[in-house]
Amino acid sequence: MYRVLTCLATEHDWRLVLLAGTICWLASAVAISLFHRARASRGRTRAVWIALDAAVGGCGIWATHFVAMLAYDPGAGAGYSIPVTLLSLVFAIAIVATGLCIALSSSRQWVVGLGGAVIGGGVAAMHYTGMAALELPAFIVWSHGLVLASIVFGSLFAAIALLVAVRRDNPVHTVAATGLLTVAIVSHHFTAMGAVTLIPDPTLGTDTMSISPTALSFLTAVAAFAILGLSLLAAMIDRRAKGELHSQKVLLDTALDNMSQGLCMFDADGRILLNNQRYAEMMGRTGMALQGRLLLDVLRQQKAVNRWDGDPDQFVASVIAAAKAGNSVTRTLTRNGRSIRVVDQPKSGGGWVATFEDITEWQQVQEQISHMARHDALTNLPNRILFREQLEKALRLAKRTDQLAVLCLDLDHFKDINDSLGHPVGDALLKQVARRLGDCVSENDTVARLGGDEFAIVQFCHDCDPSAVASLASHVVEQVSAPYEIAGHQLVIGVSIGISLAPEDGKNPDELLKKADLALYRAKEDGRGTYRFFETGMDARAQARRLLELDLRAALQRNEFEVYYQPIRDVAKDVVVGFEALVRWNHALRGMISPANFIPLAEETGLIVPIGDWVLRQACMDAARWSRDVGVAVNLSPVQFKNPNLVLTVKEALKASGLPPQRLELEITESVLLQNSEATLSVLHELRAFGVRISLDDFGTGYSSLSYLRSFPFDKIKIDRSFVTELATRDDSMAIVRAVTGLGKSLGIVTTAEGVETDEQFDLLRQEGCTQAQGYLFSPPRPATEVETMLSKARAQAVA
Ligand SMILES: Nc1nc2c(ncn2[C@@H]2O[C@H](COP(=O)(O)O[C@H]3[C@@H](O)[C@H](n4cnc5c(=O)[nH]c(N)nc54)O[C@@H]3COP(=O)(O)O)[C@@H](O)[C@H]2O)c(=O)[nH]1
Repeated sequence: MYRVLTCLATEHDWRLVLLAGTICWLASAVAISLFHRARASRGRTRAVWIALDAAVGGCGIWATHFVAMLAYDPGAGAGYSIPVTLLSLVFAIAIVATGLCIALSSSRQWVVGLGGAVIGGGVAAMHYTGMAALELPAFIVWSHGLVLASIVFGSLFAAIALLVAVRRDNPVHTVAATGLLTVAIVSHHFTAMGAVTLIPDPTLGTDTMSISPTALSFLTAVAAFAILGLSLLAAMIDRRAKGELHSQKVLLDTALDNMSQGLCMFDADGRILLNNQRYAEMMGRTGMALQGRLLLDVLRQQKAVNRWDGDPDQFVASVIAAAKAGNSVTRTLTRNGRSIRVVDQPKSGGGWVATFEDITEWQQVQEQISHMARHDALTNLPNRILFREQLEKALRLAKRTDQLAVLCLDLDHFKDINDSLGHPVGDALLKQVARRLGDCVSENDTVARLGGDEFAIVQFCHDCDPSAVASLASHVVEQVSAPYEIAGHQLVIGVSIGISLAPEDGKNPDELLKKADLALYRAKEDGRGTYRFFETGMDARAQARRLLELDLRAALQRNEFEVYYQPIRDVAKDVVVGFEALVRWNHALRGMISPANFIPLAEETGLIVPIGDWVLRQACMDAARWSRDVGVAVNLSPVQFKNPNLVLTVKEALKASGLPPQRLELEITESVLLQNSEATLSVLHELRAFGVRISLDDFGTGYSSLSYLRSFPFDKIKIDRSFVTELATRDDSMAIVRAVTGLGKSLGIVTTAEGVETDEQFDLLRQEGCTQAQGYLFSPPRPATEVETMLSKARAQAVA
């Protein structure tokens, strides 16, 4: 150290030392500033900044060295080898460039430090090459310790200079880094000069390729100008870059201020680097200084005025830790009644970017969608999905002593109301039913609409017996069946209920729903408007029903259907005027199956359409072979009226058989008129206009609305068997038969009494003026082959 200080004090001109130091400071300042620019840019722009930085740094080191050498007085006429002097400049620039590239290749500290150390190495390489260029009548003896110390000083300070520079691009760090780089160069130089001891040797001197100190002064001046020129160039490039940066900043500010999201950028310490107005608004931080402040201080300030209710230290520590660990964090918070989703995204180089999105409306829409997916839109009751979820939940929560009952409900003949009065009335009815069901259950129970006219209830019963379920079911039947007043219509609708119980009937929703469905089917079979609990045999019945359906589908192909005929007699003339065609199923294994057992199933499955068509064609073919004054009556199911080809089917059956339309009579029930009456009436009118006769079957059993008789000119009314059976025993049946026959007479419509089994019934019907009669008294339905026999028997009876 003493040697270095002595060298500096005694062997150097302090004015030139000062000049060298100034040049070194200037070059270092420019180099550090360019280093910052290079760090802030990428690709080609970075390469340009590195090249400029290396040129400035290299020239700076070189000029510092040679001005300092001018300040050094070796005591005899010295010179410098031109090639070696130039080589020292090339070394300086090349090694500085290498060091810069290393330092900028990564943000890791040890890499930056290594880059700085390489630059320090460049200073040494330049210095010792520069010293090698020195030509004196003396030779140099080096102090190896000081040589090593000079290299260590240069590399160490240069490494620290770059580490300080990368910490922050602000004036303080820039000045500190500049100072450190200056120290690196200067300390290296003077320590290295301290290592020199000149031993005079007159045999040594300058050669022709050497440059004098005067010329060197000129060269260093050129180098200094080069530094200034490069600095000027750098300043111009920087200015342009700043201009671009400014327009980019304006663009960025515009984008930030017009974003619907709030945005805030933090450094690794949680200091706010940048934020937009929306962020301040969303987080209630308008009117507060934000940029440059620590989030911790902002939160503490807010907490002090009760505008933040967490623990600021804990919160900020957790966010900083997450960013440090590279974890992206999403959380939702509530501010002024709004839901805000915050995403903290760590950024390279430390810190994080937080985005704030107001998701209040989105959440509401999500809730609405989720509500819609789980509720019925018409009644707002839970739908099948939610019902199942709640049933599953109830089953999970149920304890050993608890009982769950699943009630499946089906409105009786709802379809008729929907078809006859229209969907708006049907919808209003469903809403009222839903309301009544809601009133029937307790808050622990669930009512759901499973679809159409199907509802379900889950009754949760703690420590109770099936009688509680039965009383709920009968209460529901009673409440739902009470009259409704809808759009000026007085409506009455029944409800059938099937019940299954958990755990005895099943432990999962599928099993319980299936069994409640089977019980519902039984309730319908038993006349509707009632409830039934699931019983073990119901499963077998359902299975049998499925088999019957399969058989029914195959029966048409296997030609298992037959048409039987029952004679219809004219009461006054006592002759057979026609036959009613009644289908029979002659099953290969089960024998003759009554239509009462398969027609309802055929109607449910739609198979009645092909079966009914076949009966029609067969009856027309058979009747075409009978005497001309004998007609045939064919039953039409309401389901057949849904087939748009019905009129065509009837016409084709008549055409194919050659039967005149006047000899065909089609029997319909009132339920046909209930469904889409406009379309039905137009079909009936078309058929009647073609010559076919239309009769109203089972009169008196259904709605028996006299308006039906006005809406369509029926050719015949058939008085239901139930009235005829009790004709002799019940006054009211007699009164009904009398009223219907009277009605027929006054309207000019034929009346036919069905199910006549006794002479007494026949006599009473004759007395009342009933036009026709039909029943076992004359003959049960018989195969077509027996029609002739029935006709001749009837003629013989008439003659007798
Ligand atoms: N859509 C269609 N429906 C049809 C067809 N064939 C029959 N049916 C309907 O099936 C129900 C049962 O019919 P069925 O078992 O044939 O019973 C009929 C007669 O056998 C029975 N009847 C006739 N006279 C008497 C009697 O004196 N006593 C007594 N107990 N029963 C008697 O009545 C049934 C005829 O009823 P209706 O049709 O109302 O005139 C039945 O509803 C048939 O309509 C078909 O091809 N298509």
